[in-house]
Order: sequence, then structure tokens, then C-alpha cells
Amino acid sequence: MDYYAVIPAAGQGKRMKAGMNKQFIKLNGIPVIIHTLRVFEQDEACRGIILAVNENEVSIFQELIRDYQLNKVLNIVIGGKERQHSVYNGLKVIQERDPIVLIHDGARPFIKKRMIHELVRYAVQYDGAIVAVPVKDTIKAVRNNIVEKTVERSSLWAVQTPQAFRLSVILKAHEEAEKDQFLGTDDSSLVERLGKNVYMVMGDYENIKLTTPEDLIYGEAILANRKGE
Ligand SMILES: Nc1ccn([C@@H]2O[C@H](COP(=O)(O)OP(=O)(O)OP(=O)(O)O)[C@@H](O)[C@H]2O)c(=O)n1
Ligand SMILES: C[C@](O)(CO)[C@H](O)COP(=O)(O)O
Repeated sequence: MDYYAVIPAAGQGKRMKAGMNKQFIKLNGIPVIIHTLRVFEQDEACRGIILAVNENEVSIFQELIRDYQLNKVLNIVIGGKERQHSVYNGLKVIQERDPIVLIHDGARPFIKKRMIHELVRYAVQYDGAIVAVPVKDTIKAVRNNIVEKTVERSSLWAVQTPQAFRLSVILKAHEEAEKDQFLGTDDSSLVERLGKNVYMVMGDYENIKLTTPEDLIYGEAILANRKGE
């Protein structure tokens, strides 16, 4: 089944400390955002991509899209203060009546098609579908450096993107969040708070978000390993 992809790339990459938006950092000689966009560009089921970017970086993204000959980027929208606002701006420009929409961080370049297609399948059956992996470490709640408690781990999953929804469902969730001034750390949380059912698809430990400098070392290793496969 076909889908549209909304890719938020309008962050500042503060935790990466690269002195620029981390989308432009090169992995194996290619900018992070291009690795991400290529997955959707090369997926036949992807009808089009909406990219959310910083106001002052529009021309850089346009140039990259031209240089790497990407044809599926339909719109470049201006991002907002938080990721949630950037995603909302992207969702609002989709013209089709009620397609499936996949929301995926520009900073997660190691996404695989297997996950995308599973998500789309389950987003049709449920109110949404997300990818996640079981947490590997013991998780503790801590306040002022003192452990408050050890959290039961068996039901804890680390959530990734993509996250897939019908456009009508996710737009309504963003509208309600805006009305209530609710700010979530992912899109699914906006849908969950409306009492909807979100299906969890097994993710992939390689599908990391490039967040801090050491993630780049791991990222290069993932690419080198894939080259050898
Ligand atoms: N206002 C924002 C903030 C984030 N993002 C995007 O959301 C994704 C996940 O966010 P994160 O990893 O937090 O990226 P940054 O906000 O760039 O990083 P930091 O928080 O370290 O500044 C990234 O692709 C980022 O570009 C966005 O589109 N608009
Ligand atoms: C959406 C997300 O990638 C799911 O793990 C994550 O919550 C984004 O968080 P960030 O603080 O905006 O990086």
C-alpha cells in the first residue's frame, strides 16, 4: 500500500556539537539527510516526501536534493520550535484525502524497507503503528543522583521512527495537542492520549537516531558492515 513520508529535519543538532545541523554531517561521504531520503526515494510504495527544514537552511536542502537527484520531495516546509511543530507543518500540506503517512526523523538514516512496509500494513488495521526495540539496560528512576526505584523492564520498549498513521488520525491528534498545549516526544503519544490503539512493530537496534558524537562512530560501522554484506 502507498504512503507519504513526512521527514522532520529542522532541528539544530545541539547534542551532536558539530557546529551545524547534524543532517549535513557526512557518513561514508554522503550527508545524513540524503541517506535517509534515499530509502524513501527508492521505495516504490512512497508517493512523495514532505521535508521540514529550518527557515535559513532551505537553499542548502534544495541544493542537496538537486545534487543527489531526488525526485520524490514534493514539499519543503518550514519547521517549528519543537519537532512536534515541524511534523505538524509537514502534515498540513498533504493534499490527498486520507492516505497513510509515515513520520520519520531525518536523523535516523539506517531505516530498512522491511519496517516501513510492516508499519504501513498495521497502520491500516489499527489507529497507528510504531517501531520499537526492547530496552537492554536496567532502567532506574533517579532524582538528584539518588535512585528512587528500579523500573520493571519486561514491558519497556525504546521507541524509534518511522511512526505510521492515517492522515486524518494524526492530524486530529496534532490539532488536539495544540489545543491542549500538549508537547510529546513522539507522534504516537499524541494519538495514544486520545485513547487510540497503536500497534508496536519490532524495530531494529541499527535504527539509531544520530544524537550525540559517538553515534557517528557507530553509524559509520553500520554502513561499513552493510557494504560488506
Ligand atoms: N524543531 C525541530 C526539532 C527537531 N526536528 C527534527 O526531529 C528529528 C529528531 O530530533 P533530534 O534528534 O532532537 O534533533 P535535533 O533537535 O536536531 O537535536 P538536538 O535536540 O540535540 O538539538 C531530527 O531529524 C530533527 O532535525 C525538527 O524537525 N524540528
Ligand atoms: C521521535 C523519537 O525519535 C522517538 O524515539 C524521539 O522521541 C525524538 O526525540 P528528540 O528529543 O526530539 O530527539
